[in-house]
Amino acid sequence: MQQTPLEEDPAYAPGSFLGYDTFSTRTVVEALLVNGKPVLQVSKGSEVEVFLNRTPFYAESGGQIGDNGFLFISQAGNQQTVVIEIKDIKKSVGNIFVHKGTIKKGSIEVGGEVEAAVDAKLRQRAKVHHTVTHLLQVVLKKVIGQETSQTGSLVAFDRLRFDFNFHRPLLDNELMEIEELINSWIEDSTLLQTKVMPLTGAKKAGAIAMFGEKYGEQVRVVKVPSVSMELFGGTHVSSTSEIRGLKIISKQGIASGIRRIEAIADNPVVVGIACLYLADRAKHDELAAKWTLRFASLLQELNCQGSPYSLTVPREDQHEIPESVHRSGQTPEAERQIETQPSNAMATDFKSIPLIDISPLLAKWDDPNMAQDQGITGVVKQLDQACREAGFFYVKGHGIPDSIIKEVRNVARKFFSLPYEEKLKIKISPTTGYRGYQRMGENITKGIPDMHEAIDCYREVKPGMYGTLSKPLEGPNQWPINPPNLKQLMEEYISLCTDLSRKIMRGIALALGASADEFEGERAGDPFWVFRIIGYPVLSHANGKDMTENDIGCGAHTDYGLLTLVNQDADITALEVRNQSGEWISAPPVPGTFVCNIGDMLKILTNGLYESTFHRVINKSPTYRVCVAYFYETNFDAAIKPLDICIRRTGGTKKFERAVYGEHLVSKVTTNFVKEDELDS
Ligand SMILES: N=C(N)NCCCC[C@H](N)C(=O)O
Ligand SMILES: O=C(O)CCC(=O)C(=O)O
Ligand SMILES: [Fe+2]
Repeated sequence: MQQTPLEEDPAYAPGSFLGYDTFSTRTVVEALLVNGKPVLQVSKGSEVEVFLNRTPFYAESGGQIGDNGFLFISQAGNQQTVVIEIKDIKKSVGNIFVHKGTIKKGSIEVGGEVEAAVDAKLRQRAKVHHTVTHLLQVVLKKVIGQETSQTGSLVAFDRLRFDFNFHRPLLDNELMEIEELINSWIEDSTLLQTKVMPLTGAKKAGAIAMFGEKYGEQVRVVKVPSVSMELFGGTHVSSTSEIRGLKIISKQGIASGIRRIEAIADNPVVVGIACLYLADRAKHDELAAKWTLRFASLLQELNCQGSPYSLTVPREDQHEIPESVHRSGQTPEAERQIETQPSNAMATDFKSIPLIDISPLLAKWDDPNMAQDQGITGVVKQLDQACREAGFFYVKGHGIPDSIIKEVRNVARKFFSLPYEEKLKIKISPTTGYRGYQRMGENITKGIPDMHEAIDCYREVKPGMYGTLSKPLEGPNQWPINPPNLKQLMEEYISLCTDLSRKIMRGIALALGASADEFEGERAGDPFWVFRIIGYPVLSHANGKDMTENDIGCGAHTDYGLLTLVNQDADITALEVRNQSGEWISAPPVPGTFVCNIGDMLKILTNGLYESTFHRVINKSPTYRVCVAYFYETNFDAAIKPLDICIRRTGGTKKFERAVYGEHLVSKVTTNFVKEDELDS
């Protein structure tokens, strides 16, 4: 086994570092220094060193730069009355974290409570560069020989530096091989396994101490399965896909026998250059195609983000708190606001959507001892992580035959290709219980017409079934006569989806720490469902450049119920999911999978532990796209409120008021369409 440096884990240093799982926290100012002298209060304009009783900030160590971020105090309405910009975190004597910053607004005092919030975007880049230094250590040994090893490193937001001993400069083909190997691991989206273990155990397993620092009793080790058995500490990405790509930007000798390389990761522009370079020098066509494709998808990513990717940290004069700074511990007033308007505060800045093989769950979904089953526990862990971090995941091993999934899309495509008059025979309206065909632009999201056509279906609602509440949705589904097998196929498909969703929800119940049937009975024992067959036209602005809001297939929205199963067209990337810093992350089709996402009811039930993530659809491809979305919901008349177990898991405070699912659905459905008179024109 190869040996790798083991860094000290700040989680076990005094000063309570919370930053592995938490990016923001309320905390208390324990001491303040100005020009090295203790003071009780500091106001606007001063440079200050702040000591806190606990902190989410990572302090410079093991070569990784300290976090940037803010300390602040908010008032009602989320107005900041005090803002301190933190640019440097050091560890002082006794491992105490010193937060160095400038007071941009207001004043702070010793004993006062502040919110400490890390700039998650910058932390992400540091994390990525940190993981890359460890991958470099492994790769260098592979490419130039076991005798080389790391002599130092610097992990910054914009780049990394890696020093190692070797007797001669690296050759071009060696540099390329290094980039090739690391970029391939990134492509593989390998999940890193993090484990806390005793220092002695870690050393036995092959980790060695390096930077001459002291270690706690317990250390945190990370392993990249199948890539290496390396063990390492510090903050790291959870999947190699977060690195997105690597480009070495310089090499030099810095002392006799010591060489240095510098590299950049996680920046689409730089990664694009790396891909072109690799494609150009690829040994065979297949490899060249792989890197060319990767380059194409990066270009697409840059186009849709619309924001220039900056390599620099925030400007000197910037003192607004950027969106990428986490602010979880809101004032009670701000918290109340979250209840009324959907928050977009995802737990993380995920860069890709995890894929989960749920076959172990399906094999034993009603086994009374399922919670103890190893296979199921593995799935449940992945579900929990995916729901907390992204609110989106792919499932494979779901048991629905691929032939049915494909046929459903083919039949949908056939329907949309019929003449407009034919489709209008099952026209949607308030008098059809909002069931049936809607033309392009008839569905609206946040006031803007969506560029899709669709057939909407709902579980049957008999007259008076839920009193006046369900009245707007009463009526039979409107199935087209053409294609003739559509109705039967879709009804069969809906029943498979209902069955599958119920089983996934049992896994999610376990993930929450509840019993597997938490979502049965009054909550979702008699689940309502919504079903949409959707078609997205080809954009008029085919170059995707002069896009207007009229080119959005479906505007940013959250789904309404518990769990959505999306069966999307092959080969077209159009669905995008919004992460915590507001970036749109593509959810490309993965053959044989469903894309699953969390709806508003599950967000309420979990007290926000799982987010109903915003997503949108933009079909920039030159072909018509179909999508068949199945929505698994609670009972129609279920009153939904946060589960006690979830309130405990989210800090003890209830964040959402009770909501009745049927009311939520009806309020959405009745406002989702352009008005009747505009419609007929
Ligand atoms: N049943 C569900 N989730 N349908 C999703 C439709 C999303 C768009 C809709 N106009 C909206 O604004 O919600
Ligand atoms: O077309 C897609 O991929 C997703 C559609 C969607 O989000 C919805 O209908 O709620
Ligand atoms: Fe959706």
